[in-house]
Amino acid sequence: MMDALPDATALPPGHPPVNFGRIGVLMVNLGTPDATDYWSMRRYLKEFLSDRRVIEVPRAIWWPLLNLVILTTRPKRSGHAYASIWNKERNESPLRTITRAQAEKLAPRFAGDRRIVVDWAMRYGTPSIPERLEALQKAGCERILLMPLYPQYAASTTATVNDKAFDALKAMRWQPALRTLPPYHDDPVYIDALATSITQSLEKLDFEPEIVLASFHGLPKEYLDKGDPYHCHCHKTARLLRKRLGWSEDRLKLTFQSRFGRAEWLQPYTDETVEGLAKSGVKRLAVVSPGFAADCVETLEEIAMQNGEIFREHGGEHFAALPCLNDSPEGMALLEHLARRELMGWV
Ligand SMILES: C=CC1=C(C)c2cc3[nH]c(cc4nc(cc5[nH]c(cc1n2)c(C)c5CCC(=O)O)C(CCC(=O)O)=C4C)c(C)c3C=C
Ligand SMILES: [Fe+2]
Ligand SMILES: [Fe+2]
Repeated sequence: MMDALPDATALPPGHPPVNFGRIGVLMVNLGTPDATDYWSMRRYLKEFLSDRRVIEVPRAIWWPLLNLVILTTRPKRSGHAYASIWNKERNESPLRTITRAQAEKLAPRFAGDRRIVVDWAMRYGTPSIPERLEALQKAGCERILLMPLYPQYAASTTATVNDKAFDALKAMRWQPALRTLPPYHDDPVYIDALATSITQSLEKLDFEPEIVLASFHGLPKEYLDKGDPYHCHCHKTARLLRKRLGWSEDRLKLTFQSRFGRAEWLQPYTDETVEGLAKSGVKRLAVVSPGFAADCVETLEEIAMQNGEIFREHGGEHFAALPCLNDSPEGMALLEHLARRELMGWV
């Protein structure tokens, strides 16, 4: 299924042969386990948490901690979280389903240019970046646009996708040319897409939230101190979004979710904010996740389920997790815009 790339160079009968190199567009998201059982989860988490771009703790300390402690307990806990949101029909995680759908919907937007082949991969798990780069090359792609689907740059996300791709190229005698998509946290098309999506989602609710949280994935605070721009990118996105929606800082609050381990992460924390708001008498709350190109365990389980529960437990009444851009018309228009912009000069 994954191996067969569409033959973009197939010409109508009778058409003279055309000799042109193809151009691959490879969309990449974070990754996902193949199943929710202990060993599948362990394999996925081991690959993820062994990445030095993700965990910067010295190996001598991290290695025993990961192998003796984290990988004995975390697979079971995370497996439960994934099981609660699993796409049973396709037997895969929602992130994989949505990423595939995004690629399938992006391809026809380039149908006018027979050179372009759209594909997708995951940084951790399958389909892997080296596998899809090789498939694109075999399909005749001499140029490849790599699209890490992270609006805000972090070394733990954007850079590790790029590293993985360049590592794969290192082993090739005849490399394709590679371009990478830069962060798009302040792109007006992205901000517009978010604003439209949020407005439409709020219209569908049967309540009007007093406050909307813009919850971004967290990062150890130390990474900010070392110079990672992620924190600034999140703040800029939130500021532009407020401006576009005409909302105040009190109406759209920025928070960071998905803490891992005991060290300090970027603040304010989403779960503590949700609890605090409920305790202070807020009854209607919505959460949007602008940093996620697709819904995943972090939005569907951690936000929609866990944080919804926290809110209600502490006195809140109405809670909604708004969908990510996913393969919505605005989401797809954004992906097309980003790809076209980066392909300039190649097409
Ligand atoms: C432990 C360190 C982690 C860092 C640093 C980190 C950064 C980071 N992650 C995302 C986006 C996603 N993370 C997802 C899942 C996930 N993240 C971590 C840990 C770190 N992330 C773990 C252990 C997991 C697995 C789930 C769990 O056990 O809690 C996902 C969802 C994947 C899915 O299949 O649904 C996304 C997306 C960003 C953007 C980021 C840095 C900014
Ligand atoms: Fe993460
Ligand atoms: Fe999480």
